[in-house]
Amino acid sequence: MKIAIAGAGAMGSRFGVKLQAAGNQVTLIDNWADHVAAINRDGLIVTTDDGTDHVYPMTAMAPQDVTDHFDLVILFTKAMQMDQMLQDLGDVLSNQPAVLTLANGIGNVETIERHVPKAQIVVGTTVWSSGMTGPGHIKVTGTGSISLQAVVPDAFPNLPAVLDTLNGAGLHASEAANVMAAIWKKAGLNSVLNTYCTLFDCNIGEFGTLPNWRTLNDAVLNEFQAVADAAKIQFSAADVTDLIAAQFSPETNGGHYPSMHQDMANRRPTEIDFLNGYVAKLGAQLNVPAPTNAILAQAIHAQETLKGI
Ligand SMILES: NC(=O)C1=CN([C@@H]2O[C@H](COP(=O)(O)OP(=O)(O)OC[C@H]3O[C@@H](n4cnc5c(N)ncnc54)[C@H](OP(=O)(O)O)[C@@H]3O)[C@@H](O)[C@H]2O)C=CC1
Ligand SMILES: CC(C)(CO)C(=O)C(=O)O
Repeated sequence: MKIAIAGAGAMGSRFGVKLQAAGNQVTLIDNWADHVAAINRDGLIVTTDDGTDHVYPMTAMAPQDVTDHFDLVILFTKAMQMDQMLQDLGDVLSNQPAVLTLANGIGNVETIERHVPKAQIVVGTTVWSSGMTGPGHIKVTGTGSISLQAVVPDAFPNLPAVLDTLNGAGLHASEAANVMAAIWKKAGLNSVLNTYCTLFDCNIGEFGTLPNWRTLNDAVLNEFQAVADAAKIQFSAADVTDLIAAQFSPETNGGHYPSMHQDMANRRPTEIDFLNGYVAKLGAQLNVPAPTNAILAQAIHAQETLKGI
């Protein structure tokens, strides 16, 4: 398949390498000029769990330089960069490619729908992980999986081909029964792990060693449950808690510093308003108080302010 990865940061680069290694024609698209230049000059450098560096020759471009068309565009920007990336892609979207996003946060479908007909959109979630260590260089740990669904399943006959392509690259993808439930499940996980690991400056394994991690977890997820119930979105705080506990081991994501922690360390805006902040806001609209999520969103914004972000 001919694939563009639009937003080739930590995750886009990890996915790009795996998809290219499986025989797909992959173009990495990113606005970070130093990153694009480093990849084209030196290849993409991937440091694996054992500390070994692997170099992958890849093609990278700024969005405005792309003239090609693709079968599949994978959007892997941060939630708040997605609208700009879709504008920048312009003509790249004109041949009606499938557009897939696995970005974290609630509300991404609404953003994509402003630029792409619903019938072309596939959304989902992933617990694969990755981190940027510098331009053209990522560090990857553990393994992961993907859960996805077409926004209008009847209008998107190519889902099996997309799943085959992802699975051919070893990305462990499966179709979600209810993608909104999958997005809320992942947002619940991120609103616990990403937010607390950022505030406590720890990785996921370290969070899991805290004697009170369940208390901290439940304070966030019980509010998610109440807001989801009021919004008629399928959600199980118990299932999300199980998924969170499954991330603690080194084989999954124990050694990983969540993407929000990476953003804070790199002095870049976080996705907090698409996670705890989104649920606090929706709760306020629905008259379902979510004070823990509201204060956690405030705490992350306070940390951003102190860091000059
Ligand atoms: N990292 C992870 O482990 C996981 C991330 N996700 C989600 O995937 C999506 C993409 O995340 P992720 O790959 O982590 O995002 P990154 O922050 O690594 O990359 C996103 C974009 O940020 C810019 N950028 C990143 N680092 C720098 C830097 N140091 N200097 C300048 N620009 C930089 C680049 O674009 P530009 O220059 O245009 O700003 C890049 O395309 C998010 O929604 C995230 O929550 C989901 C699962 C795991
Ligand atoms: C890998 C994982 C699941 C950790 O919370 C993630 O989504 C992130 O880092 O943003």
